[in-house]
Amino acid sequence: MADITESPEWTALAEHQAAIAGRHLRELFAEDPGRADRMTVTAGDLFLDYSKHRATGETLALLAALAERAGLRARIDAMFGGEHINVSEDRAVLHTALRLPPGEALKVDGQDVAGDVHAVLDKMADFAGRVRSGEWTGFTGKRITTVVNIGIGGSDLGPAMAYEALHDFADAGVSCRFVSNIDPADILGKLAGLDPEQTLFVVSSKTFGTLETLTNAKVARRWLTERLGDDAVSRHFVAVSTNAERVAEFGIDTANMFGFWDWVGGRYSFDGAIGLSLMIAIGGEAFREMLAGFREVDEHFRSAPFEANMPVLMALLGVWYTDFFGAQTRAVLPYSQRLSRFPAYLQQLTMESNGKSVRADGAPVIAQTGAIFWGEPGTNGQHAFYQLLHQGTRLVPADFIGFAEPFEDREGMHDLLIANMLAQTSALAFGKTAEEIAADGTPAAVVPHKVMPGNRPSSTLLAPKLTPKTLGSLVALYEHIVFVEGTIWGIDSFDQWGVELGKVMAMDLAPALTSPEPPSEAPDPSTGALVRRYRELRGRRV
Ligand SMILES: O=P(O)(O)OC[C@H]1O[C@H](O)[C@H](O)[C@@H](O)[C@@H]1O
Repeated sequence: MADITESPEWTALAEHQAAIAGRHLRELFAEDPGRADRMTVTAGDLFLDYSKHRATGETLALLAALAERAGLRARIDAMFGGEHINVSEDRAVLHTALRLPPGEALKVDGQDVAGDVHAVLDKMADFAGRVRSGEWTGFTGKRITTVVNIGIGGSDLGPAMAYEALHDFADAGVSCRFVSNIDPADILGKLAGLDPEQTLFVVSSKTFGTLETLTNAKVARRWLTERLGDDAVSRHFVAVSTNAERVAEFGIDTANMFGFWDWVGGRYSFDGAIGLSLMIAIGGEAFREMLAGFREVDEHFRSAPFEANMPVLMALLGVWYTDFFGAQTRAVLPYSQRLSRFPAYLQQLTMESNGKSVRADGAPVIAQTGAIFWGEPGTNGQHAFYQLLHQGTRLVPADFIGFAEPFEDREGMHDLLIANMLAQTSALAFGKTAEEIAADGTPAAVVPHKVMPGNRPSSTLLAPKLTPKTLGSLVALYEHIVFVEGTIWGIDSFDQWGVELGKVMAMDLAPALTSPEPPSEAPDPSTGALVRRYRELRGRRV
């Protein structure tokens, strides 16, 4: 298979970049003020302004041609149709089936995917309803007031992010906590102050073989049984997994297990059973509204022409900066405190998916792949790292995300929040010239320090309000951005082999830290020396 970088479309983009790189957004807007209205797109409740990008109509046409060259249209159909596009694991990639509308059929590999999805959703809604109403009680008959989700990676970041985003919608007196790290400080901190009689643990793990999750679940089980006895486990532990055998081995009744399938990647899973803790907090109805939000963007993604397709446009602009401008990172800047975990969630979604250096066919990639995603909610970031965004030497394309309506407001704070967001996008794009700064009366020696170069690109996403539905749309948007970028680069965005070696090595290394005998072997001299230092610090023989 020829590499995408060898295509005429790639060459055309490289030539176009050389022609446009020296042009300032000030010029692009001066020549074409209409771009502010034209370079926008709507998908469901999401509105995107992409006019502040270093791109013209020609850029977008060339990028769309690149998408055609990469076979994007056929790849979209292949994903939605359940083809095994996760080639290294020989699996379908069907997270979009988790939000199929009721009544729509989908059979894949002889399996009634749609039926299975709705059966699990119904079981979740039934269970969530019973916990919320108080019908499902703890062992001593008291109602559940706290759900502790124990999981890591995709079994944590999605529900944790979404709970943080939507906890204003938690209307049944049940709150959630999330435990993930193998650091004992995590679970001990989260258990502190909890009443075991009113606590429900949701052990979430696709494989049910993950060290962190199983260890934390054991600690939680001991915490519970020491207080309420062994018989309490079945009322206080439920599981979310694809692996019933291991769930049973752990001692959780599989009647209280909520399933999913190997065709849902961990980082694409919180709109299914992995979202159980969220569903208990916000209720089945709100959860289904979230699914409707996902679905709206799915439908838009499937049907809109590339030039009016929000995920496609955002992905292509990502490729534009990564591969043609050498940008290494992408900032995600939600002007919403409730989205404080969104950048962390996106880090797994984007970087575990597209942080690859071989193509799906095993050949090395030639293009640069996945950008480093990072961010903090505005306005906090403004008082920390925006200095570099405005005046640093690096190009950092940014996604700004804001909502028109707050859940609650005080003293006009929300308008100030959004004024800050809009001011930042404008300052980044248009900057302030030396002449303008001098005209303000700035001493000549200080002028260069105050120059704001501008020409720093950003997208602005605006939605009416952060609701279950808009959150679903936002997540689906980024899921599809990842997919489109992975398609252009020709990589498998759905495996994550790079995380395996470290896990195996940690287990090999653990005995060297703990054994009563001095350790004999280490994987390398540096690590061996660190093992000895650690043992010394712990008072163990070296
Ligand atoms: O859900 P689990 O099977 O416990 O997996 C949890 C996480 O661990 C793995 O190491 C992967 O890198 C993640 O993609 C996954 O989400």
